[in-house]
Amino acid sequence: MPLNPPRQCPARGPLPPPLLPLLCFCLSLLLMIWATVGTLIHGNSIARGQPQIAALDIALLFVGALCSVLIALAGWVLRKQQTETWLRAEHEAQLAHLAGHDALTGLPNRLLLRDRLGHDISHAQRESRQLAVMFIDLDRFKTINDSLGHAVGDELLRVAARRLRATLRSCDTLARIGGDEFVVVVEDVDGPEAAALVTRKLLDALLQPMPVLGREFVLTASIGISLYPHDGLDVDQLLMAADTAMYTVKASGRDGYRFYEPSMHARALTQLERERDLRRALELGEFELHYQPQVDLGSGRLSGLEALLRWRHPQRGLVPPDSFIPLAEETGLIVPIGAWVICHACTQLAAWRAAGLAPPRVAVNLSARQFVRPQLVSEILDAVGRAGLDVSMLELEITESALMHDVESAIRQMNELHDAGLRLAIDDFGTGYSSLAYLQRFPVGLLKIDRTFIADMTTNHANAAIARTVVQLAQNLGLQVLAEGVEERAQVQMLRALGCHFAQGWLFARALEPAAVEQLLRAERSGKRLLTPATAALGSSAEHPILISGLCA
Ligand SMILES: Nc1nc2c(ncn2[C@@H]2O[C@H](COP(=O)(O)O[C@H]3[C@@H](O)[C@H](n4cnc5c(=O)[nH]c(N)nc54)O[C@@H]3COP(=O)(O)O)[C@@H](O)[C@H]2O)c(=O)[nH]1
Repeated sequence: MPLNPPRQCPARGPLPPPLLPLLCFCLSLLLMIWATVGTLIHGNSIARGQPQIAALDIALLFVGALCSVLIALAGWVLRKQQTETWLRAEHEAQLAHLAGHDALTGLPNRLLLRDRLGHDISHAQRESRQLAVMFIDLDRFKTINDSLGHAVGDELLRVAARRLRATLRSCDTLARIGGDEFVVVVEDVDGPEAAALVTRKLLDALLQPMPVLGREFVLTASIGISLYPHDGLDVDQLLMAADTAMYTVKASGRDGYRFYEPSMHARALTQLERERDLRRALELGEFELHYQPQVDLGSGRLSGLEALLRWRHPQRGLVPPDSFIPLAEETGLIVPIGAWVICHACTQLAAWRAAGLAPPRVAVNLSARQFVRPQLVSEILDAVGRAGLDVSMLELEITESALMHDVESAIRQMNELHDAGLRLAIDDFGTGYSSLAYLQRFPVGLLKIDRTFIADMTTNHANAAIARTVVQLAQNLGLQVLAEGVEERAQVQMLRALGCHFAQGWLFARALEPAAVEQLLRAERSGKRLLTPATAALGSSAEHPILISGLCA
């Protein structure tokens, strides 16, 4: 089936057969034959001594030859004109096609979609029928495009377009209206059930593995659906309703579909406002970094600091990252925000050193979208260089799930970072289903056991077993291991018995403001061992670290 089946007969056809020029050619041929025959007759007339007839023959011969040349010339001119007219029409048709179609996939573009949807609405109105508009956004396509390059991204879009097109009837419209955004218009649907059925087929079509340039991909998508006349009466209303519904699917975890509901509109507006707020926060410098201490379980000394982002909102106060990082990821703002985090952590480290303190290594979290950028290594080296630091002062935490998205590319990127001298840690280890074979190939120095396994490890045998296995695994692979979310002394004792190297958690300290870290560093310098009360408020520096001896003997 063609990718974009025409809904009407094509306006142009092949170059018409050259009937008139052919006629001219035949005529001139006949005249030539006549002239040749005339030459023979002329020869005979002279031979028979009939000079008058011979003069007439010569005149006729001359007229015949002249006519044949003129007619052949006319035929040639006619054909030339015909070809030029045809080429012009062909060129105009091509331009008209280009204006209404997407060059990459050959599908109708936004312009043609609007035109067709307008016609479909008029038709549905006349026939008192319903129609469905589906707004499709491929999930995490930008990550694939950024990490694997545009050639892979383009080919993947072409394959996805073919898959979607093959799922639809020829009278349905499939348009590509943006990078990874497609719109489907299904005429004459009987209601939501029928629209849902088509949508599920579209999602299934994308789920089948797609071989692209030597790799295999499985795509998921977020699809919003609006119905005529229920959700809108014109092109704009229907497209906006489907877009809003799609946005809701994205916000609630992607990979699925939703029908438009009027309440979504208000939510979408709120979301837009939050996005604007987030952009403004970056411009106005409303972000700050707090630092959570990491403790060496052997010596009880401070071994590292994890930089954790906070948003000091003018109205909402201190906003924790869980309430804005997902939006930052979705909108791509995580890239400039993440770059700010790296620069700011470096500047802070340099400031502590300039104050005569000896800060330990600082770990920063990298989002999946930051991690796949080819410029990452040079940007980090720039930031470290500008702050006059040694690159080994920085550790990068990457979640296990971000690494598993495309393992081979992840290994390449990790090798580059590692070769540049950066230490790498796998965050939330145990939640991302890494294969052990891969783990061996990751040039990481540290595994961070996810806090869900630590939370009840003293009472839950399964979680205790997981923690024990991860510690042993790390030891066998020559890696260091850190337990996240340590809140109880009993956990510390158990972790130390297992041989876990480091721990981090509210038992020791919450994420501290830089001033509180400074105090901590001064205390460290005097050789004290540190734990803090578990009651400190988020980011509060009001409660200072206190010293508890005996736990980390
Ligand atoms: N891409 C980036 N992600 C970031 C950045 N800064 C933070 N984050 C991620 O946001 C998530 C939530 O972080 P936060 O609210 O700061 O929570 C951290 C700790 O406060 C919390 N924690 C630490 N100890 C305990 C504990 O004992 N109990 C408990 N319930 N929570 C505890 O864990 C979070 C740190 O987790 P992790 O990063 O996995 O080590 C979080 O996913 C951050 O990664 C950023 O700059 N960029």
